[in-house]
Amino acid sequence: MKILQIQSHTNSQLQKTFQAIAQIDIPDDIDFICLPEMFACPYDTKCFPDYAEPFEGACFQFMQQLAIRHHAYVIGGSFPEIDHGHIYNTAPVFDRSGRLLARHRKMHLFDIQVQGGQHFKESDILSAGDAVTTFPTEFGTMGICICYDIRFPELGRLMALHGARCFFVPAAFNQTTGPAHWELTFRAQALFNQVFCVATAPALDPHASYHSWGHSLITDPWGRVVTQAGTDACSQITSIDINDTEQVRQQLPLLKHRRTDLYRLEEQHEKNRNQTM
Ligand SMILES: O=C(O)CCC(=O)C(=O)O
Repeated sequence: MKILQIQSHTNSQLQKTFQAIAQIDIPDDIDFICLPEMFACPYDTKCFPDYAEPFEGACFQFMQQLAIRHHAYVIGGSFPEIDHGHIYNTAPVFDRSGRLLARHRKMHLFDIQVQGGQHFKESDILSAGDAVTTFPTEFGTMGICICYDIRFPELGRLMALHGARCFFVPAAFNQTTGPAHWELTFRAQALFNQVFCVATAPALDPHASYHSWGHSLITDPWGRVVTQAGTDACSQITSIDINDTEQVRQQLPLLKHRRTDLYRLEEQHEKNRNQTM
């Protein structure tokens, strides 16, 4: 399974961001094209209302065309989605024919205040999604969540229990939390759930108000880093063998060894699950 991660810059003009991505030379045999969190909107709460668009707006259409043109799955690329007056941080997933497979709305809003470091309050502007998202592909079931969502072990475990073999995560850690937690968090989720994690981030723009950590990476079911970028704009291609998931699970059956007679993870409602659109 061949994955292309696009660690792009966000231009203040939507069309310029689209053009820069469209100019990337994408080989014919790519299976998944992954874009960063808020890939076409500066990561700044003040910008979210200005860039917000209905679900099937310009960002949706751009990603759908990318899927059709390259005959590849496209993992959004989140954008500010407006729906009934609420703004969500939303990522769509398309199959190789451009059909919508899933829509994930970020469930955990990023409200943090690190002393001497990063401050951010998404909840000033954004509403939270309420569903765990998995989707079917020819390589098996996959999961998707957005950035801060990956910090919650319960969500990772739920995606794994719903059959996900790989977690795709458009993300944008920063210069405070990135060096401390980026690699650790994705290695931990991969290790505990015995899955691949594919995290795709925006490139660092020193002139932006939010300084992305970049470092788009892939971790494997053994908890290793398979590939990791720096902070500059780049596109990174990685081949993984998705069957490693089962290999590792057979040798070290962590999911089977859970003591569900003693403890259990409960999902509140069936409706809180985006399995496929
Ligand atoms: O969890 C982090 O450190 C960064 C989270 C973030 O930037 C986000 O959720 O957008």
